[in-house]
Amino acid sequence: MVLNPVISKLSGKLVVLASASPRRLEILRNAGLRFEVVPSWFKETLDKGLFKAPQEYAVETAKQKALEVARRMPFKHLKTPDIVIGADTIVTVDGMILEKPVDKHDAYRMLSSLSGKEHSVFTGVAIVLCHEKENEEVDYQLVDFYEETKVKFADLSEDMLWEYINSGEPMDKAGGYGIQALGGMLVEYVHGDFLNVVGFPLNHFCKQLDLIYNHSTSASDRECASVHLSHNGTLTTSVLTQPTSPNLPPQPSRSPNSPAKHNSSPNPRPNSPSASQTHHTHDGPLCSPVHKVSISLPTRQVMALNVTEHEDSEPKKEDLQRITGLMDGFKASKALFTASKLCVFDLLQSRPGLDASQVAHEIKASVKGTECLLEACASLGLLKSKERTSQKPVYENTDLAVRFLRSDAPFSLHGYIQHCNNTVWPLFSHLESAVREGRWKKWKKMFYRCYFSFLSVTHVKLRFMSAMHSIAKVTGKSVATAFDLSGYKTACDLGGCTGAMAYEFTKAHPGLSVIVFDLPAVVEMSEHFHPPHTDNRVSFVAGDFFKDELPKADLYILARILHDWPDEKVHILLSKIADACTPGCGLLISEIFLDEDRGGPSRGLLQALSMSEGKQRSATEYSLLLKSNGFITAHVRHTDNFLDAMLCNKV
Ligand SMILES: C[S@@+](CC[C@H](N)C(=O)[O-])C[C@H]1O[C@@H](n2cnc3c(N)ncnc32)[C@H](O)[C@@H]1O
Repeated sequence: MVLNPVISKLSGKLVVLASASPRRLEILRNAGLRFEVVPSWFKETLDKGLFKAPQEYAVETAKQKALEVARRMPFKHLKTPDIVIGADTIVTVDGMILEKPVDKHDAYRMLSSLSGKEHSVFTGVAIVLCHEKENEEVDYQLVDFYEETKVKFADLSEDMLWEYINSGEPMDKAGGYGIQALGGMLVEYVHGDFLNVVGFPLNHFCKQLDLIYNHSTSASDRECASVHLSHNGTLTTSVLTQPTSPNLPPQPSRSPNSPAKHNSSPNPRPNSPSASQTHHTHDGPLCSPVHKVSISLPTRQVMALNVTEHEDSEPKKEDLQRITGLMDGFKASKALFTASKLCVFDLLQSRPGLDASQVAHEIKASVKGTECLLEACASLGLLKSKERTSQKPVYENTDLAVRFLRSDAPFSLHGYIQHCNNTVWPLFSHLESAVREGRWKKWKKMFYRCYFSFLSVTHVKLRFMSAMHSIAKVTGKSVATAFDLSGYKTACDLGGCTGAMAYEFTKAHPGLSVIVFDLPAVVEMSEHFHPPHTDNRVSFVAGDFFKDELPKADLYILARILHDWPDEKVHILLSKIADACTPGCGLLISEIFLDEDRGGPSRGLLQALSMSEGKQRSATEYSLLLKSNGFITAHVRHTDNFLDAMLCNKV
């Protein structure tokens, strides 16, 4: 007798548990599931620093474990399983991931870090559905999810800690404790699924099986669609190959060699509440030559294909809003650029409560045009309008405008907005030609003048520097505080432009001095951006980082530099830095890191549209470039600001 009907759906199928954990085995056996145990050979060596969130690491490990078994069985066991279940449990506390302790001291370190605190237990689970085809190929579909449970430990005395460690129980358990046995005595409370802490989130697993077997897929559909309960519980379905169900819109089937399909939402945000998962058919390193693998990627932005909707069904409001937002996006940008250029936000900061004709008079523009511009800005949340009794509306800045749009705000983006208006906007009006021709050079020459020509035109140079300055001021603190840099005394910010980033570093690290190294034409203008002697720990050196000797430092900073250059140039620069470094020297890279599947973030991908020589890269791509120049990546941080950061060390 099985309580959950979905478990009985698996009877007669070859279900494999890709884990040797006796606790998982017991949980699934007790639930009435019949399965074989084939422990995975996958080595749990994924670089934790490359994941945005710890649960993504657990999910990815679970996936790799399950896929390894699913791929091995047809060869080594001469049978193809129907389902392979992989799982990985981790404990996180204070931003650290705790797995199994390697020895007693490691167990002590883990348990003392949990003492008196609440921590999270994540189990990532991957379910691989294997479909054997007539030609003996196997199609793999992957559904993954995770469960989080919060656990609070009591304050543990040294005696208690060592007594528990000496019991031997901590050694094979994530976080160094087993809640189902002696370790239960350490726990003050549990919020969430208890079995998840033991090692397997049975309830969530059954819900997933229910979705797979009861809600969306008939046997024939199963070859076309895989069902996901995204981490926030939203049901989405991704179509993989030509559907047979009348409910599914026809999709072009993809050969194993065709590119993976990305359905990007216009405003992707990893881990956003709308995030769901996507499936890819790919021939990457995970696939053996004869096996086609459909991989679901980590929690991603993906605009889910709604399989219940036909192309002629009534459009949904949110779909229309999304499309309209994209179609009108350029109008909104240009309204912002124009209001910023005409100094509307500065005017309303010093004189709030002006009506359209007063604003028009001050900015020397037409009343009609100004009225439209102010109304548009108010609709975009940049201005607030108030009805003046029986008269025309009056305007003032919203908090957003106060913080970012007035030109003298500490986090003003005015400089960057003007750069977008004067340089990026005209450039993008030639996007179609650039896409057709595969190069921007012609257009860049006309509008952008690239570095080497812009440097001779003072106002263009100042505008560019001002754009860099404004972004660096907004992002600088997040980058400067992304890592513990207390061990470094001297830094050199290569291509440090106005020094805005360098000042954030000295502010955040009292023991650090920073040399800003940039082209002579840039260094000579840097004082326009700072009052003299703002901080005597920041100094400027003029030079060319490809040709000249680099100043000595124990930390080098490359913020928004590498994306400007192709791999060959990046190698030249990195090898010059490597030569200047002594072992142990640090190198901090700050860029937008593309997601590993290159599905986002769209800021990075949209910026890539205007690149001629350079390119946007993922954290792994940067790590590989660095590694081949003798740098080992120590940490990666996604800062939630414009830029991400990576800290490497010279070996
Ligand atoms: C995209 S900006 C980044 C500025 C700054 N790192 C930041 O994050 O705000 C690129 C900077 O690299 C500088 N640069 C470009 N080529 C250079 C070279 N060969 N040597 C030194 N600096 C260079 C530019 O002058 C510019 O200041």
